[in-house]
Amino acid sequence: MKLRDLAGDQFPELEAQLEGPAGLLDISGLSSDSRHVAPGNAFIAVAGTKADGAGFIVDAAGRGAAVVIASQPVDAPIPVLAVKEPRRFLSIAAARFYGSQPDTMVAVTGTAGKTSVASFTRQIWAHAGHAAAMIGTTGVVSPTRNEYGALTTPDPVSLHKLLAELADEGVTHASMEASSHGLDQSRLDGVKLAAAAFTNLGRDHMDYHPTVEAYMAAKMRLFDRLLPKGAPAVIFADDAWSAQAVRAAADAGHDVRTVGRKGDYLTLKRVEHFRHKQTAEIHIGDEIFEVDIPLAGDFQVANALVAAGLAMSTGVEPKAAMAALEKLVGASGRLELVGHTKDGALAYVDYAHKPDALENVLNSVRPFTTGRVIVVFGCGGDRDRGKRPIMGEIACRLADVVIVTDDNPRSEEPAAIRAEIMAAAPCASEIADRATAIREAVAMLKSGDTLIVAGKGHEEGQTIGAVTLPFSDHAEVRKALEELKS
Ligand SMILES: CC(=O)N[C@H]1[C@@H](OP(=O)(O)OP(=O)(O)OC[C@H]2O[C@@H](n3ccc(=O)[nH]c3=O)[C@H](O)[C@@H]2O)O[C@H](CO)[C@@H](O)[C@@H]1O[C@H](C)C(=O)N[C@@H](C)C(=O)N[C@H](CCC(=O)O)C(=O)O
Ligand SMILES: Nc1ncnc2c1ncn2[C@@H]1O[C@H](COP(=O)(O)OP(=O)(O)OP(=O)(O)O)[C@@H](O)[C@H]1O
Ligand SMILES: N[C@H](CCC[C@H](N)C(=O)O)C(=O)O
Ligand SMILES: [Mg+2]
Repeated sequence: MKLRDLAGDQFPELEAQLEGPAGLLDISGLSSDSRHVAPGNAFIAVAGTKADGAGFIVDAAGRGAAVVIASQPVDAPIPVLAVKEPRRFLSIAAARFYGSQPDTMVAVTGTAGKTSVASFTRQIWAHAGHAAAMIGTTGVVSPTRNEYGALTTPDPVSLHKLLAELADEGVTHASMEASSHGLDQSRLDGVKLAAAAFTNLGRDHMDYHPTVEAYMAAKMRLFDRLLPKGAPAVIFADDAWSAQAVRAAADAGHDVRTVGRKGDYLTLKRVEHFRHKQTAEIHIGDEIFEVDIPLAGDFQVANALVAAGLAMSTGVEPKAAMAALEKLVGASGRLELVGHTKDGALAYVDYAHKPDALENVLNSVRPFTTGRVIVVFGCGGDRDRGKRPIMGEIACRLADVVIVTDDNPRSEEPAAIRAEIMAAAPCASEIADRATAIREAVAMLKSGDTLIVAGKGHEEGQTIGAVTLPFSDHAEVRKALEELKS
């Protein structure tokens, strides 16, 4: 594809630069990582959190890059074009290079619930007869794929390659998670959205975003910059940040549709929480639906409402959407029941790795726990340190037995991470090795107890230093339950 065609008309500052010979260059692909440049590629130099791509232009040229797109002109052995927002260029150009995406796409943002909402939306579409996919933290699911993924919102080049493949495979509907990193780094700028949603805002990623307001502003980029004007914006109405999300969506000219107890589009009138299901009375216009959502965790009602809102905003009839809610399967590792002891104590794996999520999940199981709530958790290294004591305090306040262990320590000293949690968790005991911690927790289960192993959910590895070794909370819980029986 000619560089001129790749750029399209969204970058006025490029017009004059593209009139020269550079505009006629044939581009074989795009890369923002010099280490992955192939001959004929356009290398997009972006400033990151650790490095500045502009420092790797010579490296990219050495690997055969045909042209560089950077934030300012620099001396280089190959042509350099300057754009104001190289990350945005990368996304728009990737969309044009790969050329297609599923016709109907939606994206969901929020601190918690994105994976669940994206998964539920896919399931509702599938029940309504659409070839549907989801892309998020747990990877890619489509009629023909179930692939593990690395990022919640993939980088733009992988994303658009994937979207074009899905479209080729006949996928017509796709739901995506929009992480705050992804939104801030313009990873989604090339995606054409039919609708978008907001779940809630809590503390997370304060290592990346300077303030909670900046974190919210990154999330609101979904409405301010990405969703086409007039498209449906589905907003969970019962969160402390809902009003601000509604304002942002309304200011951007969207069709605001609120869901929840305070919602207008889908109104939750009554809900009863049971251990394995949530029974909800949902009003849609004049129609009243009594729906059994077959999932543990009262927070799943909120996620189900947002997903139904997205599905209905993209053409699914209310009746079909409500029927699909009764068939939902939880996303892997989200308050997932992995097994039970012979006298009925339950063991769950959950992905709560931030304060609000931990609070929610512990509160969710309390009403149905006649014995003790036991929690095993840790915190990831190279991530928001401030959440560690907050999670320690929550665990001791809401659980009866707390075991602090390692999550993914990454480059940090594991003992130092645990110490930051322990400082606010006087009730807790500390077991560094996660498999041992799980085994000990399972061994102490008595009738009526509930165990929550939190923080790693679906993950299939544990990153210690630079090495990721195979590790699965599911497998460890299952193994420990087996050992108990033998
Ligand atoms: C902090 C963060 O978001 N980093 C992401 C970001 O990297 P970066 O731009 O900061 O990279 P950098 O290392 O500073 O380098 C700057 C540029 O120089 C380039 N470079 C670097 C070295 C070299 O030799 N040559 C070269 O060209 C890099 O490719 C990059 O383009 O852009 C990269 C490409 O898109 C991502 O792979 C990378 O994700 C890292 C691996 C990561 O861990 N990200 C996490 C924090 C993340 O994005 N999480 C969110 C939210 C999770 C959630 O709560 O759900 C997600 O969406 O997954
Ligand atoms: N609506 C919600 N409100 C509060 N907590 C929730 C909600 N939905 C899920 N959770 C909690 O958050 C955890 C992660 O859920 P989910 O994976 O759906 O969210 P996410 O936004 O995709 O998270 P991540 O940013 O880590 O990918 C769950 O295991 C549960 O503990
Ligand atoms: N997408 C989140 C996942 C965190 C999961 C937790 N297990 C950890 O490693 O901190 C992140 O990259 O911050
Ligand atoms: Mg997710």
